[in-house]
Amino acid sequence: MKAAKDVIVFPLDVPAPEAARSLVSLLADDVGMFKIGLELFIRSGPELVRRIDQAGGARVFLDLKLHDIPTTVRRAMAQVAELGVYFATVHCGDSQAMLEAAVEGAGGRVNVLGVTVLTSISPADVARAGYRQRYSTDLQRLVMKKAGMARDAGCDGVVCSGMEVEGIKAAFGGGFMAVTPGIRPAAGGVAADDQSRVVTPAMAIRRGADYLVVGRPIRDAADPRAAARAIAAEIQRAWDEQRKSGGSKC
Ligand SMILES: O=c1ccn([C@@H]2O[C@H](COP(=O)(O)O)[C@@H](O)[C@H]2O)c(=O)[nH]1
Repeated sequence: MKAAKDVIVFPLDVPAPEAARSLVSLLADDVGMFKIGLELFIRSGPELVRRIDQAGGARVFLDLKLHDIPTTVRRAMAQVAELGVYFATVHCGDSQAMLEAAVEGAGGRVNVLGVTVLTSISPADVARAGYRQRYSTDLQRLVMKKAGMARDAGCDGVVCSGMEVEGIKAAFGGGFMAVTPGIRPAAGGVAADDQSRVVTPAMAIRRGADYLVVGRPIRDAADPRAAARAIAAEIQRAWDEQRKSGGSKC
């Protein structure tokens, strides 16, 4: 059976490989997956991805959010797949062909997630970017549209905020994974930082999220292990409530 810590994805959002490796040692027993993003990948490259993958039991998520013409994305995703990571990301963007190319490049060797609308983006941002008014007043619709593109292209799931998970699961089924950043625990006055569409760990679980990406609330806590354990306890309580009410998936 899945443990609550297994659904916590911790982003190694630090520039130096030494700092990344010490976070991996510190948190290996308390999270299920380590996410490597642009900052660390640009500094340390594929070699660090391989080392972290071999460091402990936790899986690796390579979050490069590819976005380019289809051929470039297909070839880049084929290289990502060589690294043996569990998840990789591509922006849903505006091109179905680009998403299909990402899936083709992955060739079933890595789970491809389409990034719908970044969790830092607010309805005002969408309006400013020139999207139709119906999307800026109802961001969920835009996320659903992008999630539909990802599903049609053959992606394994999407990255979205916890606010949109329920709709995605209802429309595309429980097997289509929803990975949710923008997680902020209610307790302890944790800042939203640059995140806009924020939910608590319990809310994300209740709405059906498969994985919760939690960075700064763990990394910047006085005791990161204790912070990760508190989040795992909150996830477990949400699962227990679901089980009691007969709605459990785990
Ligand atoms: O829509 C998205 C997609 C990816 N991210 C990434 O998740 C983490 C969130 O970190 P926090 O410190 O918990 O805010 C970060 O690595 C982002 O690049 C996202 O936030 N939103």
